[in-house]
Amino acid sequence: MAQHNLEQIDKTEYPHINKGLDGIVAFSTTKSFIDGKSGELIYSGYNIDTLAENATFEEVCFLLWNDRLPNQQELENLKNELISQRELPSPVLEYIKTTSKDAEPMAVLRSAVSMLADFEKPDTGSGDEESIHHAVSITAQMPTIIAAFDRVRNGKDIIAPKKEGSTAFNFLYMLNGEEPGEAAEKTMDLCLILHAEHGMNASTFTARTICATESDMFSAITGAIGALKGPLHGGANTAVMNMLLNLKEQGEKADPVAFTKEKLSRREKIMGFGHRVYKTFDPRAFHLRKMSKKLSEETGQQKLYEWSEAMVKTMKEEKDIDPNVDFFSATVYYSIGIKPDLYTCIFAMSRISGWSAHYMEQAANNRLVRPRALYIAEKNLDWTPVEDR
Ligand SMILES: CC(=O)SCCNC(=O)CCNC(=O)[C@H](O)C(C)(C)COP(=O)(O)OP(=O)(O)OC[C@H]1O[C@@H](n2cnc3c(N)ncnc32)[C@H](O)[C@@H]1OP(=O)(O)O
Ligand SMILES: O=C([O-])CC(=O)C(=O)O
Repeated sequence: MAQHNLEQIDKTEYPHINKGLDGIVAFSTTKSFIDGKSGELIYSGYNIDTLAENATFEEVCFLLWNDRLPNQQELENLKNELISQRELPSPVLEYIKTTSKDAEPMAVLRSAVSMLADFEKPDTGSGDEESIHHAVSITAQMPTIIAAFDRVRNGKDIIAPKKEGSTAFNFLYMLNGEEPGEAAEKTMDLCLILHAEHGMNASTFTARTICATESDMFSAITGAIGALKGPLHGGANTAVMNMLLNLKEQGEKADPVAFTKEKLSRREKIMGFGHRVYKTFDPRAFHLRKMSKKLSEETGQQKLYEWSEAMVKTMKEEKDIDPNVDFFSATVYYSIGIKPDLYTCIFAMSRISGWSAHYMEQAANNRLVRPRALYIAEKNLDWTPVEDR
């Protein structure tokens, strides 16, 4: 068996070995800063708490794409541009209508975003005018894809996007077929703000790596969606909700503390906890926790919130591990009636802003991303003819 334990390799001979690139800096960025010890998150100069309190998702998009806040006119222009790009090309709609109703929503989103490239002039990774146009159009079209697929798989008619309203408002309208109230729109908008950007996470790294080969933005975003889908990254929010719903099925017998301890004793991971960079409470989780508490009270789902808190306490006591962004977002989405397997799509619908911002930043200051792998097998073996093996 080959030796895969990189921790035991002689560091004097290979000084840069680091499994999972932990702590390695490969890019510089103006998009976000994370202090994993104190739990601080900044998007292009603004603390996440300031943005959560004051911004809209559209302002955050402008901020990430331009490294400054928009003035009134610029914000209106961006909102109008997003509204005007919401419709999907008819072959993409056709694909959504005809694909398997059992497909994973993230897989459909990934394929549909990839298809969008066929109807656009290719950008070349040079970060030109075409790139910002693509950033806007993909941001505008992702909510339409997600809502359309959810309606189709439930046997409902697709609702065309509105020619007004925010991204959050229009998404909930297309999903449910009725205009959301102010509170639901605000909740969705805040979730979009909180998920927009997070440094060199696995999906953004994927997007930058694809950009660095001078490939186009659609390829980079398609790859990023694939990376986000996994349960160790954005897919954790769906896994969290499934875990809480499993507990709910146990009725009176449900015991979140025993459940957590049992999983830990089997050395299994608890989804929605732990982070490569944060070694404390994820600052986004504070906002989501507050929303989760309020919404679960309003919707009579207090048990889900109480179980979540019991798990947070148990994880802290047993492992000293805190919740990440995916933990409380699950109950927030559940409380506003969204199906668990759409949660990661909503994450993507927000993170497109950060992915595209990083794409343009990489394109403007590019170098091919090409790390090394340590070869740990034998060399120059003698050839054995096939009949002798
Ligand atoms: C938006 C996002 O992507 S946020 C992250 C979403 N992902 C999840 O919630 C999935 C659950 N969490 C995890 O798997 C991890 O914490 C990750 C992938 C997020 C970070 O992983 P890494 O930085 O590689 O940490 P790693 O997996 O090595 O964990 C370090 C130690 O903490 C433990 N640990 C980390 N997270 C968890 C968890 N959620 N549950 C139980 N134990 C955990 C590991 O078992 C390991 O313990 P050990 O040293 O005794 O073996
Ligand atoms: O930064 C990470 O590794 C994961 C994360 O929290 C995110 O992408 O929002």
